[in-house]
Amino acid sequence: MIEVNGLHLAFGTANVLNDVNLQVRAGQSFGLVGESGSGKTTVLRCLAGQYTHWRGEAQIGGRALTHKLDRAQKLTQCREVQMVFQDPYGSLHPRHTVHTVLAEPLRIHGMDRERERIENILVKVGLNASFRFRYPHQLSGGQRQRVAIARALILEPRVLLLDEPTSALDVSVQAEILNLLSDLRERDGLTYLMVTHDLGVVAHLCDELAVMQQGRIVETLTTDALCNGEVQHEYTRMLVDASRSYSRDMAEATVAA
Ligand SMILES: Nc1ncnc2c1ncn2[C@@H]1O[C@H](COP(=O)(O)OP(=O)(O)OP(=O)(O)O)[C@@H](O)[C@H]1O
Repeated sequence: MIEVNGLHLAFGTANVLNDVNLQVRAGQSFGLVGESGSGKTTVLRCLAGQYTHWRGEAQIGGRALTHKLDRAQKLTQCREVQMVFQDPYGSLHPRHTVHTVLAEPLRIHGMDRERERIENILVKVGLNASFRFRYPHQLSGGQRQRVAIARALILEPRVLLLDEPTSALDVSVQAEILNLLSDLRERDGLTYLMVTHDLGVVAHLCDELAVMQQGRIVETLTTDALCNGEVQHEYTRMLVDASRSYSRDMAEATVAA
C-alpha cells in the first residue's frame, strides 16, 4: 500500500533523509521509531505531500507520488491519505465548532449528506451527535484527539499517517485512543504508518516497525521480534533497553507515589 524507495531530503545543506526505504502492506499497521530529530515526521510529511523537494520514489495505493500535484491530484490524494497530528489542540481551530471542522473537508470534496456523515463519524470515534456544537476548549484532550481522528476519517481514506497520536495525552487516555485506532483499523481495513518514540505503543498497535537514526532506516523488524529481543542493530537494542528501564522507573515512581 505504501512503498518508498531511496527517499532523500535536505533542508539547505542539512541532509535529513538518506536513502529511506519502506514497504507497508495494505491493512498493516507499521511503526516508525527512533530518536528525536531522526527524520520520522519528515517521512510522513513527504508522503502527505507537505514537502515536495524530496528525491527518490514513493507510491501510495499504486499511485506514484509526484513533486507537483495539480488541484485534482491533491483532492485525490486527500481522499486516500490523511494525517493525524500529535497535538489535538493545536490542530483544531479554536473558533470552529466540531461541526465546522468536520464539514470543511466534505465541502471541499463536494460530498453530500453532510449532517449524516458528521453524526456517523462522531459515533464511530466514540463521541455522539451532541458534540457537533462544541468548541475545542469544551473538549478534553482525548475528545479533541477523537475529533482529529474523525476529521481524518470523514473522507474515508485508506491510509492514515499518524504522528505521535497519543503522546500529548494523559497516560490513562492514551490507551483509549490506541484501542480506538486499533478498532477502526480492524473494522475498516485501514493502513497505518505511525511515528512514535514509544515502543509500548508499537507493541500495542503495530505488527512491524522500522528504526530510524540520523535520517536512515537502520533496521526493519516485526513487533514479535522486538518483543522477543530478537534485534540486529545496536541502536535498536539501545532503544529497547532504554524503554525497559523507563518502564521500570515509571512503575517504581508510581508505586512510591
Ligand atoms: N522545515 C524544516 N526546515 C529545516 N529543518 C527541518 C525542517 N523540518 C525538520 N527539520 C529538521 O529535520 C530533522 C528531522 O526532523 P523530524 O521532525 O522529521 O524528526 P523526528 O524524528 O520526527 O523528531 P521528533 O521525534 O522530535 O518529532 C531535524 O533535525 C529537524 O530539525
